[in-house]
Amino acid sequence: MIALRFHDTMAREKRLFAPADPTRVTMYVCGPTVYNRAHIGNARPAVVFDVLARLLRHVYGEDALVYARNVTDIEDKIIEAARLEGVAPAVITDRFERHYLDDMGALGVSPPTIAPHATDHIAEMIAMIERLIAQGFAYEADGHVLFHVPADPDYGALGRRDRDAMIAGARVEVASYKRDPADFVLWKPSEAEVIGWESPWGRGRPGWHIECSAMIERHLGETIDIHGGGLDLIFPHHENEIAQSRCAHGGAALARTWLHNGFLSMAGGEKMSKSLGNVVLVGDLLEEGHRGEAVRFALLSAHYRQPLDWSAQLAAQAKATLDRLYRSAGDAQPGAIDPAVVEALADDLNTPLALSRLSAIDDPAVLKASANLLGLLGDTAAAWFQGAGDDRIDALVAARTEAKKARNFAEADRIRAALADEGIVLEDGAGGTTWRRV
Ligand SMILES: Nc1ncnc2c1ncn2[C@@H]1O[C@H](COP(=O)(O)OP(=O)(O)OP(=O)(O)O)[C@@H](O)[C@H]1O
Ligand SMILES: [Zn+2]
Repeated sequence: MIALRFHDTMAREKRLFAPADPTRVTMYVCGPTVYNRAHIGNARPAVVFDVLARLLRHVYGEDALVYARNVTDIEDKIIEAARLEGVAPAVITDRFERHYLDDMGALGVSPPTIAPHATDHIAEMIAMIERLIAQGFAYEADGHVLFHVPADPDYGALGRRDRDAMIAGARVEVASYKRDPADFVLWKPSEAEVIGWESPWGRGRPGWHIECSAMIERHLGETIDIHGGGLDLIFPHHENEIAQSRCAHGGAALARTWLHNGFLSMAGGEKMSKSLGNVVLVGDLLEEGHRGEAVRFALLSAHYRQPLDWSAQLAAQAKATLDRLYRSAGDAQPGAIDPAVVEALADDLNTPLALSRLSAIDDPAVLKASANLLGLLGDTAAAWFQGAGDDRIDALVAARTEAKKARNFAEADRIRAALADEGIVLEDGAGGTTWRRV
């Protein structure tokens, strides 16, 4: 069996990966909170862990991996979005989960084995909270249930921050009902007009962290092989997941390996985030005519632990490299996978090295199979060079005509320019607009 090494956030070093049961490798990645469209920063973990899932299936067998990526479909930001639109939260979460799956699908991200929804696991969360209270790790106060951080002497092992930094960093509300400022919410009351579930502590809803702990326990077990997410989740989210799960399970570790991806940033190194307002949405990129596979390639062009600056140049470079690879692969059927590509991925998922090794492969069949392992070159060369299909271009041309009618010339120009980037020129005539490839 191929030896895999991953940098474990908990151990702070690269370690040989050894799943408890190689016939059932378990991986959990914290998924989206579904109340708005995903930006390319949000896409980075989805793409990175999709490559990891492909590698694990390659090494341990197609059916050996159980990969769960949850959907957070109860959260205060969802409740607020629903209130603003005057609809039920489920209307918001259904809509944005669909968008998320479409956007990630366009980037070649395969659905995980299981996609558990928080709202389907309220009973499991309540049961876990009851256990934590019974064992003295949590307490009820003022309709809330809080995890008592000082009750867990091992709290903070993942991020190793000192207590003051954790309190400041968590921006945890210093509420009067808390016994300690670091204590965090497991359950909170819902006002009559807000969505809620009956519980031993009254009608309410769960905190974010307990969702993952309960869903992991239910679907994957007490100790899983890999837990992943973005760097920003280490604290407080993963620290809190660890504390809840470990205390509820008599000290059993939550995960054997912790993997965290670095940030995608905008020029200047600023993290792409909704709160900073510097986001580039996956859906917008696709609408502008970027190919999903090129965006995927760009996201894999840096090592997952390193920061990655997003730029138009990065996207253009990715597209140009893919053009070259598609030309080399032609319409070959996948053959054997190049061991040098596997070896690069086996070394802490070194995707930049794997991509550069793809470029060195001469045999089209080997190139195709090796690229497929990274979720690339899934199309035929003919389909790639023809574009995503005429329907899409027709739709863009129609959108431009509409924009012109509405005298939104900036939008019309933007669409024309995006098509030009793909080598498509528009001709406006008496009978409407036609397009051709140059
Ligand atoms: N700029 C980024 N680069 C890489 N990963 C990111 C970035 N922003 C968010 N993530 C990751 O995206 C995943 C989904 O997170 P979530 O839906 O909670 O988005 P978010 O953290 O609310 O986004 P934002 O930071 O824009 O508010 C998480 O694993 C998170 O770590
Ligand atoms: Zn989580």
